[in-house]
Amino acid sequence: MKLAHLIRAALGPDATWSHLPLPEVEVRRIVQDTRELTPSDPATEPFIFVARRGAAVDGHRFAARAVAQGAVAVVGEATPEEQASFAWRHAAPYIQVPDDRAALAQLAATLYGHPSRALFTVGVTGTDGKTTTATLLHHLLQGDRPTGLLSTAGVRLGEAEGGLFGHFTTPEAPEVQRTLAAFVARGLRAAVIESSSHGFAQRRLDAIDYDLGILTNLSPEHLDFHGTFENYRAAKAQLMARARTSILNADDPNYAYFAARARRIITYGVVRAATWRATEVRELPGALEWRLTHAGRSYPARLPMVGSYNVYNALAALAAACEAGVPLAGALARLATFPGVPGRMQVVQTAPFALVVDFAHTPPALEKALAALRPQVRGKLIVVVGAAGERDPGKRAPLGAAAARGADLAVFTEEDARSEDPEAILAQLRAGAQGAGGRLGETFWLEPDRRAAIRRAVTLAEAGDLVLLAGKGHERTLERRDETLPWDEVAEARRALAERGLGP
Ligand SMILES: CC(=O)N[C@H]1[C@@H](OP(=O)(O)OP(=O)(O)OC[C@H]2O[C@@H](n3ccc(=O)[nH]c3=O)[C@H](O)[C@@H]2O)O[C@H](CO)[C@@H](O)[C@@H]1O[C@H](C)C(=O)N[C@@H](C)C(=O)N[C@H](CCC(=O)O)C(=O)O
Ligand SMILES: Nc1ncnc2c1ncn2[C@@H]1O[C@H](COP(=O)(O)OP(=O)(O)OP(=O)(O)O)[C@@H](O)[C@H]1O
Repeated sequence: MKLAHLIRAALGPDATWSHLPLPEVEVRRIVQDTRELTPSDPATEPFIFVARRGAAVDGHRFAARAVAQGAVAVVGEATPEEQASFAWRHAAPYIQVPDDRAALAQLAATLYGHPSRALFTVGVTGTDGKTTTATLLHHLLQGDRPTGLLSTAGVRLGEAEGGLFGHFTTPEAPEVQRTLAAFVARGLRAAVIESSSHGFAQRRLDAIDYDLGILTNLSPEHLDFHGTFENYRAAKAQLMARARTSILNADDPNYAYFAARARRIITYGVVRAATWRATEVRELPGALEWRLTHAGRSYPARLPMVGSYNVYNALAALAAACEAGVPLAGALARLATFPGVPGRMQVVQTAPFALVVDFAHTPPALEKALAALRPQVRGKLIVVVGAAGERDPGKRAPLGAAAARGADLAVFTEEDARSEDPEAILAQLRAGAQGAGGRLGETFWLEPDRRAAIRRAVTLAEAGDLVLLAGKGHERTLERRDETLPWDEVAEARRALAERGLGP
């Protein structure tokens, strides 16, 4: 799209630009991070650089580099006085906007032709269960029409794998829009987008036209970023305000808040009356079964997953699939063939002791994961868990407490400490565990090296025990202060098992 046309169509009269005329050039890309530029960019992909004022740094610091690498225009909030100090101001036009994040999303959506409008688009938000619900829904829709998935556990283009966006749930707007455009280009007809509270608060999800919005549940999380629970809840409620129909968990304590903001409501639940309701839930080895009540009729339902909370995820996915036009009988049949979510309750070994990899990294999720596994354990339940650096320090002690309460033995370890001191994070986990009755050296241990922690847990395990490796799930890197290691939790588990002479 031509630069002048893109700027006018995306930013409208709110944007003003410097004295330089806009060059007659075809824009191919919107960039907000110079770290993604490669030397070949200027030749192949003329781009707009959006210089965002972030929490850590002002993106204008990188504008000169962007211009040197071929940015055909720079967009940002700088005033004309500030612009006068830009050394590169004669090399590229500067477009001033009132909100850099809003501009970023609008430019990306316009450049890629508003792909969400061409897709049946479903957003999934909530504290826990987003990835599971989104992946379940993708599986149900995919049985009916080719469907894309954008989730923490990866992108899927129909049945094909489309890679991971690092540790992000919702990447920045250009990546979101580019992914949706790839769905359209590939002939997909629906999109399931895991939509995080950061994504809403930082406007990464602006310019997405949601047909349906699903809320899984809500408990305090990411308060370091949002400041208060109210802000966190309000960020998620943007989905309800925007989606044509909202699919809400009637059993969630915050149901009324979200219902008040929704445009049209469909409910699901187990305890309270709901449009999609599960009763007679039975937890079997490796599966859940229940009676589904919907529109005055009752149906048997089966999901090959453990953890009774997954009934909620399945109800939300069923409700959304049927709202999208999938016949209920077909959706129920498909539910029974769900292959699972990578790194979510993934069973690596069953005997002589079991080993499971799961992504649970919040206190409620860890509590529920341990409670879900407990009925399957004849001996001891052993957990390996850590807490990330630069994220949510308030959840560390509760995580330690949840491990001490829910498991018999715990090994606390690193989990992406980033710039923080791993020992200091371990001290917070330890304090939480001790507060919940845990005893250092008897019921829990501190092992800063994750690989060693996994080995220790595997060494502790005896026949009939179950080892849960929590927190890393599907992730492919382990972030330390000075290095980012490639990581594969399942492979690490297999290696530790092999050292004990177990496994294939
Ligand atoms: C709090 C948060 O989400 N921060 C994200 C945000 O940071 P920021 O706005 O403060 O930006 P900044 O780092 O100050 O940089 C300012 C600008 O300069 C640019 N820059 C910066 C350095 C450089 O060399 N060149 C450059 O161009 C940046 O791209 C940015 O445009 O924009 C950055 C650039 O895209 C992100 O890397 C950063 O993600 C942080 C590191 C992050 O990990 N966020 C996580 C917590 C997150 O978003 N998580 C949610 C929820 C996950 C869940 O559901 O649990 C998610 O959706 O993934
Ligand atoms: N409905 C639910 N209620 C409570 N806990 C859940 C629910 N669904 C999943 N969990 C737990 O939370 C963990 C994470 O699940 P999932 O990845 O689906 O959530 P998420 O919201 O996508 O998390 P994230 O955004 O951090 O990826 C699971 O491994 C499980 O232990």
